[in-house]
Amino acid sequence: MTGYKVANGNGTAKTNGNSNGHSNGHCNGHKSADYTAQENPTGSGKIRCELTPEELRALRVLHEDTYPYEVIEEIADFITKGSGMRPKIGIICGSGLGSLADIIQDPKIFEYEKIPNFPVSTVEGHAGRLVVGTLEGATVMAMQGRFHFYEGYPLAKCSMPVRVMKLCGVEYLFATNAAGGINPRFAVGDIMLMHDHVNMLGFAGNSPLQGPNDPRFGPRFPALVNSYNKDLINKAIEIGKAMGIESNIHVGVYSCLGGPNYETIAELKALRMMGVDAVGMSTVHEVITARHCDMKVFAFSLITNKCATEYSDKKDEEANHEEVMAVAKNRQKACCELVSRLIREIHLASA
Ligand SMILES: O=P(O)(O)O[C@@H]1C[C@H](O)[C@@H](CO)O1
Ligand code: HPA
Repeated sequence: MTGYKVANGNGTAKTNGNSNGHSNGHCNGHKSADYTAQENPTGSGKIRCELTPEELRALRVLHEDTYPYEVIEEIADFITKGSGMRPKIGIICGSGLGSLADIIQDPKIFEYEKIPNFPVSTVEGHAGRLVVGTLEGATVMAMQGRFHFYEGYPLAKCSMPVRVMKLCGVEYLFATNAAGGINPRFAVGDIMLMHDHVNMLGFAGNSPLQGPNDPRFGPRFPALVNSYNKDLINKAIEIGKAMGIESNIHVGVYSCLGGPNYETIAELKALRMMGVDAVGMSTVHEVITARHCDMKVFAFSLITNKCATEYSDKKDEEANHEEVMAVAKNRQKACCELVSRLIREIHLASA
């Protein structure tokens, strides 16, 4: 292999409800009143559902699934003109890792709600802003809030911002996530540099590339071997050493499930048998979209919880989002430093 250690069994190396307008009454994370169901005054006996204009817009954005090249181009123009920049590096902040965007200098901030045709974030720990600016001398754009399949968005929509990044000029995608550690060697707070993935949603017939292919983005049948840039992995390992956290850095395989429920013990055992080291609910479709349009990819998982692979009645072994957020907050400094230093190296190498 290639110089870096791959993890193995002996390893080293405001929730505001659902987004689909269903029963709990919230719509797309907007801070709006619950749906008000009323008897239709016409006396037809049908229930009427009153939505605010904001909720109606959010529903439309949720169900608008096609993003032709020209629409992506319009969004990219809005961002490059609005920021006066053509960023070279795109960052997607994982759950609780929004601080990766807070360290951007001279930030121009775009609320997702104000970007034409952009979805909105509905998950706690995903602020819903695009931040454009500079970091370590490089021009960057960061998504402070990503879109997940379980929010009700189709995969192509979850990863649509990656294509926006591409048309803004981005060459490198940095994707980060919070994940459960399945490899028994991983501890909470460790960082796993992704060197491959198992696309469980793909096994089930879902892909962000489904539907007509626009060759202006990439080929109909993209190859995904070597999706994760080896030079960047090796540089990140070196940076980890320089930071004195080499024992907390691993290289491994991530798998994305649909969520929002966490996994059963049987599922976790199966994933482990398949060679998966960390499990989450994102990133894979973003990476597929980035590789399709030939971006260089660096991705890591912050291990926010250890996944139990044996049956137990202990409540404290169950994954929960509060713990995920708390661990991410605790480790944000190390994650920010790793990302900044790597971006600095990319910038210096290209200067
Ligand atoms: O956006 P990421 O993948 O970092 O978020 C993970 C997966 C779920 O959204 C959430 C579960 O706690 O954290
Ligand atoms: N499973 C899935 N997604 C996650 C986990 C997990 O254990 N932790 C953080 N995101």
